[in-house]
Amino acid sequence: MSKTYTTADVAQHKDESNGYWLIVENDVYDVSKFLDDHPGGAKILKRFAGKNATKSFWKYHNESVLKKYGAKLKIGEVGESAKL
Ligand code: HEM
Repeated sequence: MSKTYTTADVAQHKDESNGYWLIVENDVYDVSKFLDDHPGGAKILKRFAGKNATKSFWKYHNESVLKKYGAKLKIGEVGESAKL
């Protein structure tokens, strides 16, 4: 079942100890285990961890990326509008 998080919850996940989460549209993704598999590199995911990465995400990817990886990485949704 999908969980609801606040942007403040997401903001706490931006390092090794808490894991790396980010927001795309209204969904929350845990990319901790995806860092080394990301074709764009781990560094850029870490930079966006804890934040709303929607704008940058659409700059470099299209819907097919979410279709392929989304279900595997998605952990929930943001309950309020994401404005980080
Ligand atoms: C859920 C999060 C993400 C997933 C599942 C993901 C997945 C992918 C995949 C599959 C590619 C390969 C290209 C493609 O198939 O279109 C890619 C490339 C790339 N990603 Fe991500 N990505 C994510 C988040 C981000 C974020 C937040 C950024 C920040 C700007 C980013 C930056 C890039 C860049 C720059 C490339 C291009 C690499 C190149 O062409 O050399 N990605 N990503």
